[in-house]
Order: sequence, then structure tokens, then C-alpha cells
Amino acid sequence: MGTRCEGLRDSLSPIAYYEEYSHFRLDCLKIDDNKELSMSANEDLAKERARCDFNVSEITNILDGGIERTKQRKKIESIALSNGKCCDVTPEETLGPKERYENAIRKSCLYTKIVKDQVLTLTGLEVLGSNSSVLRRTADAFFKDISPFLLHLGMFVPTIMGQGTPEQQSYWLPRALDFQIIGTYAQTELGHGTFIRGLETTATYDPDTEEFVIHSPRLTSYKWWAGGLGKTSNYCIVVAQLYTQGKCYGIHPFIVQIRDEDTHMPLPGVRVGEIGPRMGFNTADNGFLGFDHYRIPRNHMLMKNSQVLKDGTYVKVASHSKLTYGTMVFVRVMLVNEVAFNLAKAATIAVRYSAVRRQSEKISGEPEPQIIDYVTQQHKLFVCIATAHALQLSSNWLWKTFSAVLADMRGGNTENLPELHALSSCLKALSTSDSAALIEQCRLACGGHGYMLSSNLPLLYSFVTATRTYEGDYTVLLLQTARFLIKAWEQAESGNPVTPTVSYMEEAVVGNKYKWNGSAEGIIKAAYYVAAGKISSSVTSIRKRMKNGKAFEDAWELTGVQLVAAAEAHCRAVICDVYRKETVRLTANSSPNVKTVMDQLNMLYLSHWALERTGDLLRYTSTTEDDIISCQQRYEELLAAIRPNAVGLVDAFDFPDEILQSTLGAYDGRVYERLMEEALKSPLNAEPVNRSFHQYLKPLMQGKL
Ligand SMILES: CCCCCCCC/C=C\CCCCCCCC(=O)SCCNC(=O)CCNC(=O)[C@H](O)C(C)(C)COP(=O)(O)OP(=O)(O)OC[C@H]1O[C@@H](n2cnc3c(N)ncnc32)[C@H](O)[C@@H]1OP(=O)(O)O
Ligand SMILES: Cc1cc2nc3c(=O)[nH]c(=O)nc-3n(C[C@H](O)[C@H](O)[C@H](O)COP(=O)(O)OP(=O)(O)OC[C@H]3O[C@@H](n4cnc5c(N)ncnc54)[C@H](O)[C@@H]3O)c2cc1C
Repeated sequence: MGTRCEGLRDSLSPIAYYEEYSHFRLDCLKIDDNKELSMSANEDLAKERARCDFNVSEITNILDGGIERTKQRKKIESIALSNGKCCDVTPEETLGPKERYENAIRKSCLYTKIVKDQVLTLTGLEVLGSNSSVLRRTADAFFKDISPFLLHLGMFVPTIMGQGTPEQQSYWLPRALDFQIIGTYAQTELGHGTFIRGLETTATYDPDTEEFVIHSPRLTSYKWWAGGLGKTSNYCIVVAQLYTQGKCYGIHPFIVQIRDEDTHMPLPGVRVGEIGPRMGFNTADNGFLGFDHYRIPRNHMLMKNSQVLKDGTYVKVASHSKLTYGTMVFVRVMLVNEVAFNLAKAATIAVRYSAVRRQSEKISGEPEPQIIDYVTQQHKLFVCIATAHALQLSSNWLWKTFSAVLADMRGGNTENLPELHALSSCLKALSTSDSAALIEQCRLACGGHGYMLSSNLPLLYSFVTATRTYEGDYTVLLLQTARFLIKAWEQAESGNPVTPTVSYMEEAVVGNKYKWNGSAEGIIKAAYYVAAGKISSSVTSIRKRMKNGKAFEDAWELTGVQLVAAAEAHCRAVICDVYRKETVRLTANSSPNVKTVMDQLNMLYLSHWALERTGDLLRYTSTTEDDIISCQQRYEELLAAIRPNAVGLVDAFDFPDEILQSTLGAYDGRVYERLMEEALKSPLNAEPVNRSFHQYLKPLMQGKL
């Protein structure tokens, strides 16, 4: 698929295996003689591109954040892709767990070298911050699954940057950025993931030696899950309960060396390993880690937010108690972009495939239509394109909000941190949950072939569905947002000013019912009214329960289902609002056809969610059945209007084949040829008869077992 890259045949044993079976493979390919396997591009896709009525690169530039950023992305992509060593000769998913991991390390080192030698010199450190999505895109040309180094750049480095003092940063960052050390982020334990105040690993300060003693008192205190921890990392951030002068001060981050820098052997007092096969992330050596009274120097505690002095005195530096959670907030912000990118990939695969695939007859005896011409298929797919746009634009907006709050906090102002926490929590929850569901929808839209790993859809799903859990589970994060919403509601009720993202409450607390109008702005306002209605209902339930004698905590817990729904509705309204405003802003100077198609996608998203939430609209606004009927009609008109531009729209995501890594989604649409090429690489096709025939089947068939 894409350009197959050679040149790595001697680096791994599976390659030799491949060499052997390639004779058999060549035999099979004799099918070529019958001209069944065509090398030319698919005609239907070519026709689709010819009928697209807008300038594809204009939308690419909008999504990239401007023409200059597109140019820079393409430059970085071409550096990485022209290296010619990115692809596997043997599909990575056909390797055993050990070979797969070793292959992932080989590719990670290769990729890191390219980034260090060529990309960083071109872009500077910026590529690790707001521009890191470029690295993520390019990395996908190397990894179908996950790089074992993901947590190094994704969390180890950001934690040092966010939690270390300037001195600690100047000591650790050069080593980490130069990959002299490789680290990860070990917070979750066997016994606790969500409730981090309940973590059990301890870090007890010993003033005599000026060291911390890191200890895992019981099985449930073992660190569990950290990516790259099992075999790759020699350092990691360990989050542990800090004890000094006989008192526990709660969880704090420490940099802990776990393996010898030369031999890579686990250090005495450290027990580390890999946690075993998982649904996805199988090349990321997620690990476990335990300590037996393991000592680290005092200055290995990351001390930007709080310090332990030589004599053991604890000093709180930060002005907000939750600043230690900063890395999690940062990664939640990054994840919105991450899942938008993965959804865009899935949409590209499924839309291109649906233009190539022909199935059934609309009218008996007539040629089979492209499946993309079924309105039900359009219903499955176009919302995926629209959601990828919605999340991409929301992620850019969230990044700006995050950067502004960070700048405030550098000046000591943490006033906007609760709003940022509420926003990043719900956007992380919804974006990951929507993307996982829609990627699965893309897979289902591709029928049986979507089930093939070579389509890349199953791997995309297994990766993205994990994002719903890690970095804060969906429900738990929505409940965090709900805390903020309920407080804001109470503020609005008592006539006090509220922050911008909840300003809709000021109007809603008065008790007006919103009158439906089908414009974009009308639907957004309705969405805010639904959110307000759900928040108001939750507040009423909590108060009623408290009136009946429940404590606040119990009343809150019993209202949990409504609170999650309220936070979901709030976040949906925010996404709809941001998506609309950003679309209008970003297409202000676009050519008319780009403006039209972007507006259609935006309206499709808004109508889709209005129809999905019909019950809420009928309950919390004065929307009527006739309004719903006209919304449905508008939605179906939009499907028809978008149809001719569907392939152009996914082309605008601008994924090179090497990054898409899909038999079904490659640019030229040679779907069937690629499926067969990939099938022939299956290790089971290495020989005409498998040895199990002689060992088991034959004796069974001949009654000799
Ligand atoms: C080639 C590479 C390129 C690089 C690019 C990278 C791309 C990136 C993509 C991918 C990389 C990443 C891959 C990652 C892999 C996975 C990593 C992991 O999973 S690491 C583990 C994460 N673990 C969690 O997230 C635990 C979730 N749990 C929690 O966050 C907390 O325990 C929580 C929030 C559920 C409760 O915390 P409480 O118990 O301390 O807090 P309470 O008592 O409930 O609240 C007190 C107050 O503090 C606020 N609060 C809580 N958290 C806050 C926060 N973070 N900020 C501000 N306020 C917060 C609350 O809202 C509350 O506020 P009021 O009192 O109501 O006003
Ligand atoms: C692929 C993957 C990679 C990961 N990588 C890392 C890593 O690198 N480093 C790291 O430290 N961790 C990592 N994790 C761990 C991850 O952060 C946790 O799994 C996650 O935070 C959820 O915690 P948990 O597993 O303890 O689930 P639990 O908290 O046990 O949740 C189980 C269920 O209980 C519910 N629940 C829990 N608490 C509440 C509540 N208060 N109210 C209502 N419902 C609740 C949840 O909604 C969920 O349905 C990774 C996880 C995965 C799957």
C-alpha cells in the first residue's frame, strides 16, 4: 500500500521469513497474467475528483491553519517519507509480540534520528508544542500501531517542562530532547487510575541522606499502564504520595531512574515489566513498575509547584493546589487534535472506498451503483467528515484558550484554571467518544473489507477507543465539568457574572423557553438552551434530594446520570458554537465554492445533532414536530448537496498513502489489488501446505489420531 520501501531486509528475522515465502507469493501473483490485477488508478475515483467543484488545497490550508503551515507540514512530511525506510516489508500486525516490539523500536530510532537531524533543525522546538500534530502525522508513516517513544515526547518531556524548576529543566531537558535518556509517565496503579489522591506509592524524605525513599507497599500500589515503561524507558516520572517530617502532603511527581544507562538492566530495588497483550497499543510496551525502598536524590522531586528543603521542610510554591495535574490538562488538550486527525483518516478511507465499491442494484437490471450513492451511506459518512472539521477547529480554539490561561498562570493568575479544566475535560471526553464511535461507523460502512487489519480501520479504532479511557475516563471527566456547571448555574441564579463559555446561563436562568428557528445560529442557541435545561434539572434534583435529607455528596451521586448528560449537552453546544464561528471566520476570504461546501458541512453537523437530540429539543425548547420535519428535510438536502464533493473533501485532509496505510483508502483506489497484495503477505501463505496438516489434520481425516 502506498510506496513499499525496501532496504531493511537484513535487520530482522521476520524479513528472512518473508524472503522465503515471497517465492510462493510470486506464484500466486501469476493472476497478473490474466490482467486481473490492474496497476492503473480506479476510474470512479478519477471521476469523483473531476466533479469536485472547489479548490481542494484551499480547504487543506484552512485545516492546517494557513498556507505557510501547509507548506511547512509538507516539507516535514517529505523529509520523513523520502527517507525511504518507513514502511515494513512484512505487515507489522503479522509479527509475533516480540518481533513487533523490536520492529517498533527499530522504527522509533529511525524516526527519532530523522526528527533530531532534519526536522528540529528546520523548525526548532516549536514542532513539539503547537505544531506537534505534524510530528504525529508523519509518525504514522512509520507506525501502524503506537511508537514506544510516544510517552517520552507526549508526557515525560511536557512534565519536566511544566513541573520542573528552571534548574531542573536545564539539567533534564537537553538530555531528554537529545534522547540520551528515554522516559515515560507512571501515575496509574493496579488499584487506582481515576482517583489519583488514592495512589499508594510512597516517596518518604530522609533528611540524613537527602534522599527520597520510593516504595510500593502492596500489589495494588504497583504502577500499571505507562506506555514505553515495560522495556524501553530508563527513566520515568513517578507520581507518589509525598511524606516528610512524618506528614503526608499528597501526590507529587518525581524523576526516577529505573534502568542502568549502559546495560539497561533494571536497577536494584526496581521491578519492571510489560503488562501483556491488549486491545491496541501493542507496540507501546505498556508496563508495570514496583519499588522496594528505592532511593533517589532530593532534587529528583520536580519542584516548580512545591519543594522539600534539605531539612525536610515542605514548601508550597504554587498558587493553586491542582497545578500538579498540569500535564494531564496539557495532554487532554492535545488529544482533541489527536482524535480529529484519526477520524479524518478513517473518513478518508471509508469515503474513497465507498466511491470505488459498487454493490446491489437500485433498479433491477441497472448497473450496480457506487455505495456512496446510497443515502444511508452518505448519512454514515458525511457526519464523519464534518465531525473531523468540528474537532479540528475546536482543538485549535482550545489550544489558544490553553495558551492564554498558561500565560496568565505564569504571571501568577490562576483565576481561569477552573474554566480551562472544565472545558478541556468535556472536550476531551466528547471528542474521544465521538471519534471512536464514528471510526467504528466508518469500519461498518466498509462492510467485510473494513474488518481487515489492512484497511487500517480496526487499528485506528483500537487506538482511539483507548483515548476515551486514558488521561481521564469519559464519565469521570464529564462529572468534573458538571461540578463547574452547577457552580456557574448557582452564580447566574444569584445574578453574579459568569465566565464566557457559560454566559448562556444568564439568559436561561430567567426561565424563558427558546423558540426554534432552523438557522445555524438558531440551532446553536437551541443547543445552549438544552444544556441549560439539563443543568437546571440536575440542580433541581440535587436540591430535592437534599431537602429530603440527603447529604450533598449523596444527592450529587444519585443525580450522576443527569449531571453527565448536562455536561455532554453543554460541551456539544460549545463545539457547535465554536465550529460555526470558526467556519465563518476562516472562510471569510475564501472562494465562493469553498465557503459553500464548508457551510454545508457545518449545517450538516448542526442538523445531525439537532435530529439526534429531538427528545431534548421537544423537552427543553418550544421546538415543534413540524420544526423537526423541516430539519430532517434540510439534513437530507445537505447529504445530496455534499455528495459530489465528498471525495474532494477527504482529499483535502491531504494524507499521503504512507500515512493512511490502508488498502481501502489509498489515493488511486486500487482497492482489490491492494487487498490481494496484502493477503499474499500473510505468513500463512508462506508455504502451500502448513505443517499442521501432517501433524493433526491428516491423522484426523484418516482416523489415525
Ligand atoms: C511523535 C510524538 C509527538 C508528540 C505529540 C503528543 C500528542 C499527544 C497524544 C498522545 C500522547 C499521550 C498518550 C497518553 C497515554 C495515557 C497517559 C495517561 O493516561 S496518564 C494518567 C492520566 N490519569 C488521569 O487522567 C486520572 C483522572 N483523574 C483525575 O484527573 C482526578 O483524580 C480527578 C479530576 C478525577 C479528581 O481529582 P481530585 O480527587 O484531586 O479532585 P477533587 O477533589 O475531585 O476536586 C477538587 C477540585 O479540583 C478541581 N480539579 C480537578 N482536577 C483539576 C485540574 N486538572 N485542573 C484544575 N482543577 C482541577 C476539581 O474540579 C475540584 O474543583 P472544585 O472543588 O469543584 O472547584
Ligand atoms: C491504552 C492505555 C494507555 C495508558 N497509558 C497510561 C500511562 O502512560 N500512564 C499512566 O499513568 N496511566 C496510563 N493509562 C491509565 C489510564 O489513565 C487509566 O486507565 C484511566 O485514568 C482510568 O482509570 P482506571 O483504569 O483506574 O479506571 P477506573 O477509575 O477504575 O474506572 C472504571 C469505571 O468506573 C467508573 N468510575 C470511576 N470513578 C468514578 C467516579 N468517581 N464516578 C463515577 N464513575 C466512576 C469509570 O467511569 C469507569 O466506567 C493508560 C490506559 C490505557 C487504556
